Amino acid sequence: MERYDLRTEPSGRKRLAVPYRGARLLRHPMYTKGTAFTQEERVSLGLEGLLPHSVTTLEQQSRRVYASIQRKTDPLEKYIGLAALQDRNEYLFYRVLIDHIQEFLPIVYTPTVGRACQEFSHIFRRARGLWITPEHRGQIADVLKNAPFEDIRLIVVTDNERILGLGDQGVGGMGIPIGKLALYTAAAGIPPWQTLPISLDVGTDNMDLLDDEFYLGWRAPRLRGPEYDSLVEEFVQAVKRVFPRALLQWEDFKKLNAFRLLDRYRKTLPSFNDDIQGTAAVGVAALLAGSRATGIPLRQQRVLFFGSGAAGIGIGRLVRETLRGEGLEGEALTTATAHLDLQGLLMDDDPMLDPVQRAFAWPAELADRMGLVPDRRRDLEAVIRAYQPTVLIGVSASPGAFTEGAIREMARHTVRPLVLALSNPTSKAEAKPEDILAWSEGRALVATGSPSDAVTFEGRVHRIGQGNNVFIFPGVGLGALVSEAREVTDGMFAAAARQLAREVRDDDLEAGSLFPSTARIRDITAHVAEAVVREARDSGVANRPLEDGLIPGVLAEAIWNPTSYLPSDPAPLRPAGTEASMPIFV
Ligand SMILES: NC(=O)c1ccc[n+]([C@@H]2O[C@H](COP(=O)([O-])OP(=O)(O)OC[C@H]3O[C@@H](n4cnc5c(N)ncnc54)[C@H](O)[C@@H]3O)[C@@H](O)[C@H]2O)c1
Ligand SMILES: O=C(O)C[C@H](O)C(=O)O
Ligand SMILES: [Mn+2]
Repeated sequence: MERYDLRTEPSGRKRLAVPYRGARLLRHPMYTKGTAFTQEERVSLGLEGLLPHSVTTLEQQSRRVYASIQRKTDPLEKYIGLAALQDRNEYLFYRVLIDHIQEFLPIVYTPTVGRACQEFSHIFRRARGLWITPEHRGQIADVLKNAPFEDIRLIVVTDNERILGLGDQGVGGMGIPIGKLALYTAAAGIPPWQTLPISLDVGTDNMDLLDDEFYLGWRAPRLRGPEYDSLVEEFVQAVKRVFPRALLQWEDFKKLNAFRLLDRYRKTLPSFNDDIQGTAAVGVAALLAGSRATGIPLRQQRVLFFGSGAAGIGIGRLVRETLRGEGLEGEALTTATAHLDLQGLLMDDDPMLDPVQRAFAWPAELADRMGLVPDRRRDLEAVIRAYQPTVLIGVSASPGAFTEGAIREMARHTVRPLVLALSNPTSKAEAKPEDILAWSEGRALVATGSPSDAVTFEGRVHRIGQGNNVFIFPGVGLGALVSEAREVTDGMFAAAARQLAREVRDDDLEAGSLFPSTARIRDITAHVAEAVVREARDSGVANRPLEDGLIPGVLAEAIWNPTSYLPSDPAPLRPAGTEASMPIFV
């Protein structure tokens, strides 16, 4: 009780952690307890008469809300119900989300969040986070200062151009940073008042949105070129100035901007691109766990990528680094991965190659020698027949791309093919798990980016793992924050990948799943964070290097857990927990 009300400032002054009273307090999503305010609190905080008489516990509130969400049948209605709860009472929202993480993951995250982004301007109720438009040029720092909390440690920012596999969603893309940050809190225990979702609303080229009378965004074609770059530059500098301790996550930028901004800013401030680097760790974890299931050593795996964008090239880079670490080099390293995009197999005589794709293009002579002559290199089935991959990774947002012929060809030359249809949301997946299992006679180890139900094939139940960066970014972010990392390195993602692979148990693999259950996300995230803290220390980027023995305790202290309305003990990640604009000193 006392801790909820009073906090001691570093100066020694007492500061009221609840900066409001009465109706204002009751309505404030971060400070309200709703019907859980005790009779004493109701008296002392000016709440008398504002609530029905009975006092409930957080646990009772959680059960009541869960039942009301359960009553809704449409997933989008559940999303709206949970978003409204988040806007009403954040403690309760996180309690419900954590208590039912596996059930609500497909609601606050892929696939339903995709629909919420598409419908954003139609289902809009209350604004969350910050929107920055080109009209804010010159004053972005002031806009950042309007954030509802002062000590922001974690920002997820998007420019909305590649929202999942759904393309340019304009202002609606904000659903993604909001969803990612909800998972940061639910999985990694980052206190919600330290997080900030941001939309760089630079317009949209989605004509349907521009023509929609309800569209809420900056109604203009996308800003591009030097004007875009200078706006992003001002944004990054403003973040550094206003939130000097913040970690920045770039999310759902389109391919070339994704790589450019990552490279340009990764040493300017602690930052990473989730679609490139987070996804990479997911892919490598699948390979490591898959090797255990198939018995094929890592260095003998051949990985075929369908789609060579942010995710495909991101995974390719970390796979290549991992294989280099296994001693592969030269042509063996080149041919360990093969990359397809719209033009077919990436080859070095192709003038159309993106700069980032070039590193993975095979010499044309090699492709010829491998039987991938130009007219066959665009046909997935023919490529599989010639290349004989052990792993097929779909990151193309091209539904149906994994055809029956392609999967049968996979299963013809390898006993247990790994087939990862990672594109989100479900409607964009390269194939359906039940088809992959049927076409591979039940032998494939299947993963999908969005959650999939288990598949029964010839009497055997196959669990489908969710190959999603949700297993990575919360732990990387928490680890980077706790170790006060100056930079988020590729080594930290490699460490996260190895840890995630360790979290895949033998019984997961026996059930056909390349990933652990999302029900374990909180534990897994803590372990991933531990590995990241160690790696940050060992690679010399940690401002707060921690000895092994100390790490679990420091992490446990940092993790916010809404088990009751009492804020957890002061921890390295904790701010004052109060709003800058409204301090009340007593
Ligand atoms: N599961 C995860 O954790 C995860 C993480 C990141 C991205 N993704 C998903 O992966 C998909 C791609 O994301 P991205 O960031 O790489 O996008 P991107 O736009 O950067 O890359 C997609 C690439 O696929 C290529 N492509 C499209 N259709 C193709 C086809 N028919 N044949 C061959 N290539 C084709 C495009 O040309 C492009 O290069 C999205 O659906 C996204 O939701 C999943
Ligand atoms: O958002 C997700 O579910 C994963 C990934 O970041 C994506 O863009 O698809
Ligand atoms: Mn993403």
